[in-house]
Amino acid sequence: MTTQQLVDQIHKKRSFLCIGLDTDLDKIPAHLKQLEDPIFEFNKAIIDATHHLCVAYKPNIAFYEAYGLSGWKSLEKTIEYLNAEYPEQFTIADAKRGDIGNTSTRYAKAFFEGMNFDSITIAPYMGKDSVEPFLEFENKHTILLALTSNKGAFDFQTTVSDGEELYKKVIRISKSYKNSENLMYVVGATKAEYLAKIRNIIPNNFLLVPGVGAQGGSLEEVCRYGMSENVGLLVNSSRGIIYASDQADFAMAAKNEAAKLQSQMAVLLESAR
Ligand SMILES: O=C(O)c1cc(=O)[nH]c(=O)n1[C@@H]1O[C@H](COP(=O)(O)O)[C@@H](O)[C@H]1O
Repeated sequence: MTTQQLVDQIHKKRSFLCIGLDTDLDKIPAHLKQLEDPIFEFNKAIIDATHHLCVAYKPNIAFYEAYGLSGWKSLEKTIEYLNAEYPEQFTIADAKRGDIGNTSTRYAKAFFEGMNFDSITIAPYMGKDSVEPFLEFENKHTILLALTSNKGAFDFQTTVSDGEELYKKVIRISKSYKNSENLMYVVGATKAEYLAKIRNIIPNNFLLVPGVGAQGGSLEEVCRYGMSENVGLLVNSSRGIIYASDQADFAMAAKNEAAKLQSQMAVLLESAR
């Protein structure tokens, strides 16, 4: 998917919501567990109930890897279902990969070609040659961890060397990578006050912003400091939406939570015009 197609979807749906599919067998309704593939059935029900309210889905790969081969199969079925039924959705493999060049190439093939995801999250720590293999793929997006939502973000990402905080250095230097127009960045909603500084370095790149809902980040603050001319934001909520209920009404409850965020987003988009 091109960035412009994503922007068009945001305006059409008046939403920049990304729903995180962090699907945990211990948290899904009991009645689904009798089915052959409970994880896929849960995801399918959530997607069918919420697709009109969001522009992106982000399966977190850890939740699938945790179940071995059957988890990978559930992931494959989920991405195939999204691509077949809702091809307008931007899909994010939240895999947080990155390795020496030839290994990164294999990761890129696995997620961009094998599973046909639109994007993948990548840790920047191993540098240019670990990121560039992902950037080679046309109309695929590499989402680099810049300033994450967790407490540990302060261990390294905000430390200063040569007068510059590390997360700023990651963003600034990554702009010089080959095909850097395919870069997006992760900035946690819990660090919204940093967004203005980040927008000084990258006025237009899309930001994936997790941390509203269960982690307590503020949607209003994210928009105040982070919204760009082309919106430039994908705000993710996982647990706050998909586990709104653990009963038979789980999909309806997820829809209601997604609808609350979408209606706030519609107002914020309108006031940004
Ligand atoms: O890359 C991510 O998506 C990510 C980066 C980050 O800084 N913080 C963060 O929470 N995430 C992911 O975003 C999701 C947040 O989930 P909830 O806290 O349940 O909304 C999880 O899948 C996290 O792994």
